Amino acid sequence: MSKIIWSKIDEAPALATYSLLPIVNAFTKEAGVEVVTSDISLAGRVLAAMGLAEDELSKLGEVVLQEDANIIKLPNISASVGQLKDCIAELQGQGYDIPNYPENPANAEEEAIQAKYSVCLGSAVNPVLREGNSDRRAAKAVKNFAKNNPHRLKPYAENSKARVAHMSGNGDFYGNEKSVTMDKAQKVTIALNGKELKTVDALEGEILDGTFMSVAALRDFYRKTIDEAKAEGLIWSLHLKATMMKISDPIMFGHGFEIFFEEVFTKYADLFKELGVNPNLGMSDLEKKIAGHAQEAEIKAAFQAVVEADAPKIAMVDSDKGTTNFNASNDIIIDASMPVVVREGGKQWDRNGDALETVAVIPDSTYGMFHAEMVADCVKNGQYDVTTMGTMQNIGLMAQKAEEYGSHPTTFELAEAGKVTVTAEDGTELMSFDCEAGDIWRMSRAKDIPIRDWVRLTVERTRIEGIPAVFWLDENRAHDAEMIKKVNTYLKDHDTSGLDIQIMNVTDATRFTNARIRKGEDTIAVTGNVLRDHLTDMYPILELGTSAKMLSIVPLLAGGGLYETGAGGSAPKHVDQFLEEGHLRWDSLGEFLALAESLRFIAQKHNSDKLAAVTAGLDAANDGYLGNNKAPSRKCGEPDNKASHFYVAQYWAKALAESDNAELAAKFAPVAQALVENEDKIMSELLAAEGKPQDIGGYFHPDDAKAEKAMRPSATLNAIIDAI
Ligand SMILES: NC(=O)C1=CN([C@@H]2O[C@H](COP(=O)(O)OP(=O)(O)OC[C@H]3O[C@@H](n4cnc5c(N)ncnc54)[C@H](OP(=O)(O)O)[C@@H]3O)[C@@H](O)[C@H]2O)C=CC1
Ligand SMILES: O=C(O)CCC(=O)C(=O)O
Ligand SMILES: [Mg+2]
Repeated sequence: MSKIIWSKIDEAPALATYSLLPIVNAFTKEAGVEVVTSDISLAGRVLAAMGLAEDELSKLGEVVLQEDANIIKLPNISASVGQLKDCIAELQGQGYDIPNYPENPANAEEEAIQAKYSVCLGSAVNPVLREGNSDRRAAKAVKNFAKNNPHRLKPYAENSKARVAHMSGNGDFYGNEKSVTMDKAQKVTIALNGKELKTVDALEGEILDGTFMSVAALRDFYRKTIDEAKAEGLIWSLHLKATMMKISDPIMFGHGFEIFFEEVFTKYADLFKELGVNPNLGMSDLEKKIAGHAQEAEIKAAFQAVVEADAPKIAMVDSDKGTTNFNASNDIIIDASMPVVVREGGKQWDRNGDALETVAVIPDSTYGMFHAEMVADCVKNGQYDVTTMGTMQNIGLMAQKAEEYGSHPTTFELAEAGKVTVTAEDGTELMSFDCEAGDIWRMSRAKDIPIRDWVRLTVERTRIEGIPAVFWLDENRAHDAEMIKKVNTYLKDHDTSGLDIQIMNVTDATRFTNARIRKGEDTIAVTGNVLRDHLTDMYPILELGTSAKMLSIVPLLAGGGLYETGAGGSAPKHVDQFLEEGHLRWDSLGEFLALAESLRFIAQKHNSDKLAAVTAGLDAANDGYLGNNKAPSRKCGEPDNKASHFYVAQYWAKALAESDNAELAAKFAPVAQALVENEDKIMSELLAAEGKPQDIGGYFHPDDAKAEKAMRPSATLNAIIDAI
């Protein structure tokens, strides 16, 4: 039996799994493939951190280094402190004897507890599993479906004032960056004023970048954008990635929050200190800290006064619930939020739920430049046309914690002013930086083997697709200048004859890609890790309506495969709706597509005709699913996620019944017949389960039996599937 590991995760895709996995296993076992789960949910990781469950994530971290790894990774929660605390409380309520999360540890014991829990915070899963580079694109059938069934993109107003504000390159990560390529493997020490901050083992050929965000420059930039937004009547919105950049970006968020409400933070500085207010955790945490205090009402009124008088309007992350852009750092996720700005005609929502033109504030110009050009392009040329637009495919450098996304252990909020040095063991000073107290200094790393593989994958994909590929590299950025040297060297290892492979800076690459997209032409964007993340939500959200419909393949360096289900997240809103009314609007298309790729990989590796036939059957089912538009409806009382799984099962069985493989045809003919004949009965059983609240025994840690019951309400369907 070959094995596919299917990650057990959180929220909507986890609920969908209860219905989908029994179907998947029933079909794949016929071709010798068993699909097993591995629990990397937030609750699972919390219990593992406290020694109450197996550490499945670490085990998977070993599996991805093996040649036969085959993992389907669904999106999981990248937890904020608030989500972590809620999860802990739920587990305690279920009887697990685990301690509270000590936010401000008061002694060594609490510090140890905090350290144990901290491995569950932020983006803790993806960096462990991503031992390969990223190949994200829309399957042709999915792209064509979107063109024929366009979602709505809002037009831009004439003379729209929407724009992106980023720092000018002075004082930000872009402007301060220095970069070296290691000529030999050796230890490298980062020190502040001669005191060691961290020592790491650098590899030969590895690119090391040092840089910092000047906090004085950042605060000035925030002040300037706030004034400008007010003067121009634009809504002020902040876009960062505090989940993934879990050390630097919450701090940058905190400065934004403090500057926006500068008078309030100044006036109550002493009290906030006493109460342990941490601006990096946002308004939701501040409200908890002041709750019950004698000055609570007065402080709330002071915040309100700023909103009503001196400040521009603030973007809301959820205007229905009244949560602003400052609610919690993890609520603002740039890869998800900027596509919404572009999609909505350059607008964000204010507290009344009105969409208004925004100045999207993205401090660091490294990535701000991409978003600035996206918005400027739409302001100049108008909204995209979903029915005709071309596609962006991405080849992203990601393996071995490449670049900024692996920089957490080497990011520091400097405790004092002075010189940060990066010195090799042989005594060579590689880089040095003059910084102020509070500046955010970081070192990022990109190892040589992943870079070679990224270039290889680019050539392979460009050859297959026959479309231009552009490396998004900026010779004026220190890191990219080192990278360009490597790319030019490693391209020579391949036959690139007849291929159109170019190198362009971020602004030019965005213009080039977008001009082609507007003409209906396709382009491969070859980017580093952060642009990978931003581009693979931006373009799919415009092209397909959601990035969850993308193929997201990670060919692992060791030879195995990791199939991520889209770039979308875990859709918490969908769970709320399911709990209230039994209707799950999550679309599992990403899972269907990932499964097909995962099966194809095994079929090719083991030369299995039978599995190839099962895979071809799933391809046909996926086409049928798209062609007949069986995606879940958003509304209760209409077919939802469960019904969509039923249709995929029916189409899959029908395809296998007609397969050239006689064994499969014989096995699945009666299944197909039963699924067709009982369609009305099954649909009515599924719909009868909607319209009522569901009890699944927990949000973060549901009761498997209850959740399975809620997600498999059709006795007729279950009997057919379970009998296969
Ligand atoms: N790879 C990973 O593991 C990732 C994890 N995350 C995590 O996910 C959580 C939620 O993030 P959030 O930013 O809200 O993003 P989500 O992608 O979960 O949701 C954004 C919206 O996109 C739509 N959507 C996304 N996926 C689907 C789907 N399969 N079917 C139908 N609609 C879909 C939904 O729109 P509508 O509500 O209109 O139906 C949804 O509300 C966070 O904890 C975040 O850290 C985020 C990104 C990636
Ligand atoms: O790991 C995370 O927190 C998010 C990952 C993500 O956004 C992506 O890979 O597109
Ligand atoms: Mg993303």
